Amino acid sequence: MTAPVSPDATPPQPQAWPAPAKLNLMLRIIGRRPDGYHELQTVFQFIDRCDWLWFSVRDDGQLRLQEPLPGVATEEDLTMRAALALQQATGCPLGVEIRCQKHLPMGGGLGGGSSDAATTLVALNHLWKTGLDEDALAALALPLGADVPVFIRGRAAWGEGVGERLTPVDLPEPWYLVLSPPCSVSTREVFSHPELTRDSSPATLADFIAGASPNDCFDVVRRTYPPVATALTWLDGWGGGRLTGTGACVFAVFENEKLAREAQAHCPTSMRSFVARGLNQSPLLARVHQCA
Ligand SMILES: C[C@](O)(CO)[C@H](O)COP(=O)(O)OP(=O)(O)OC[C@H]1O[C@@H](n2ccc(N)nc2=O)[C@H](O)[C@@H]1O
Ligand SMILES: Nc1ncnc2c1ncn2[C@@H]1O[C@H](COP(=O)(O)OP(=O)(O)OP(=O)(O)O)[C@@H](O)[C@H]1O
Repeated sequence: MTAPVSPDATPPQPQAWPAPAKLNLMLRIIGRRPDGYHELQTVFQFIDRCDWLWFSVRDDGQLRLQEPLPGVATEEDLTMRAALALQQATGCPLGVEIRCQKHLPMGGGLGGGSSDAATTLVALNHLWKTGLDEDALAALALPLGADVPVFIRGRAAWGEGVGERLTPVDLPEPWYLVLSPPCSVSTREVFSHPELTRDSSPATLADFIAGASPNDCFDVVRRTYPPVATALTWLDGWGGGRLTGTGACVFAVFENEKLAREAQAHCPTSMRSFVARGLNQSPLLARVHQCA
């Protein structure tokens, strides 16, 4: 299934590289590893809402970031960490100046930082001609964050392990109304919450397809973050809201764009929202194919 390109997936300039958001359409936590990371089962789908990145190769090997993000030290920015990881893994003598235009809320559960990192790895592997294949890029991606590999692979997926064991899936590509409550959720805090459900019984992709779409972070996040609770209560009037990842963003599913936009028109003005199309193939893959 291929969705038509919507305005949000259209590059602001031809040289721009997309870093799309993901939604976790379900999320079960089935255990905890000795290193503290949680064993998950999740379904990832991309949406056509993107950050946009520009890369300008430098001959002097330096890594630079234009316009650092508020509250994120340059060396901690996931684009910088991704560029350094690729440089160190390949011994590439080239550097880069990166510009990142953020559209995805930080701490929103949309995987924005992870997607920025993946786009940096994929784009620089092309621009620096470092020649890593997809598996090698995914291996470099995982230490940057559990969500980074799915953005490298670029296909909607059933995810297991910490989210790195990925099986591509072909899902319906509905429209989503995504609400972005005015708060940022720390993934680490949610995963360390004493009341988090950590012992769900393993499910199957068939369970999800049959309609089971729980998120084991839902109760803890709704209780801990009142703006998320407000957004979920509002979505109750529109068929019910779901949490992506550890939040803060919540979403509802619609058959078509018109219905999603109708619901959005009723959304309280205090709540930021956007309408997006589900995508089984990341716009990053299309961008890579353009270069081939
Ligand atoms: C919640 C999800 O977004 C679902 O897709 C991801 O599992 C989170 O992925 P992410 O933000 O890339 O996570 P990371 O940057 O690797 O980890 C942030 C923090 O979340 C916790 N963490 C993350 C993933 C995981 N499977 N178990 C965890 O316990 C760890 O305490 C870690 O310190
Ligand atoms: N390029 C970046 N964009 C966004 N956040 C970044 C970036 N680099 C580092 N970060 C840090 O990562 C944190 C998480 O950002 P992100 O937007 O990916 O959250 P998220 O959508 O909740 O992620 P996830 O769903 O993967 O948990 C931010 O609060 C910020 O401190």
